[in-house]
Amino acid sequence: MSTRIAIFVSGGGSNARVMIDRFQAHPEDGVEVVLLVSNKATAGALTVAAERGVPSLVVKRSEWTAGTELLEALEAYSVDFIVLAGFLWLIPAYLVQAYPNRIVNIHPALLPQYGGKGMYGHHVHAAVKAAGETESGITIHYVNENYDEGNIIYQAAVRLDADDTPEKIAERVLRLEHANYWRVVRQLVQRGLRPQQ
Ligand SMILES: Nc1nc2c(c(=O)[nH]1)N[C@@H](CN(C=O)c1ccc(C(=O)N[C@@H](CCC(=O)O)C(=O)O)cc1)CN2
Ligand SMILES: NCC(=O)N[C@@H]1O[C@H](COP(=O)([O-])[O-])[C@@H](O)[C@H]1O
Repeated sequence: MSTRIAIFVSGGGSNARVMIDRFQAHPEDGVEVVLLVSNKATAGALTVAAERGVPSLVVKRSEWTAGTELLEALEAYSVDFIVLAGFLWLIPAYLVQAYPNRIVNIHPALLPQYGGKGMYGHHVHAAVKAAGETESGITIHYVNENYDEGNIIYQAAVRLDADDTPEKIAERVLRLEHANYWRVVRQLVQRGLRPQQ
């Protein structure tokens, strides 16, 4: 019996692609991506999902606030666990409470630094560059009601070169994301989605 996950995206969906491809090719992992949710009808991740036979749902701001349609969809697909991958809206309290310790996010920096409102995508890497950091990395964490404040599950760092641009930093960090996010999700599932430590 696989654990059924929904991936929430807003952009190109490279993390969603890696995760869908992995779990479709390895049913022994016990993880099935059953739904993709996006807040943007133009998200490239929607094409990624369609090409792989994964149903998707685009949520409008009004529905997001109300929550009824989204909760009904998650129930209709019997979603057990939610994975945020480049999703750019705040997950509201109703959803955090409906999925206690069962929503995770990947942040493209070493939290608690470079997190919070406004810290997403290029903004993160530009801030890391401006600060003259010699390393950056990824943080995978549980999701609570606030941006980037949930308990940290896993972090990995990468050394930066002094002449790295924010785009080069993004490339280095994304490579770490692709190598680790699917593996950490599998580990959480196989440990029985142990509550937050
Ligand atoms: N309740 C939670 N919701 C979300 C979390 C979280 O930890 N708790 N993580 C984010 C992902 N994220 C960083 O990892 C993040 C995404 C977006 C923002 C942000 O400032 N967004 C803008 C809106 C951007 C847009 O609509 O294009 C904003 O809120 O003004 C910060 C951090 C996902 N949700
Ligand atoms: N703060 C949230 C945030 O910045 N998330 C970042 O958005 C990108 C999505 O890429 P993808 O759509 O190719 O997976 C990833 O780098 C992810 O860490």
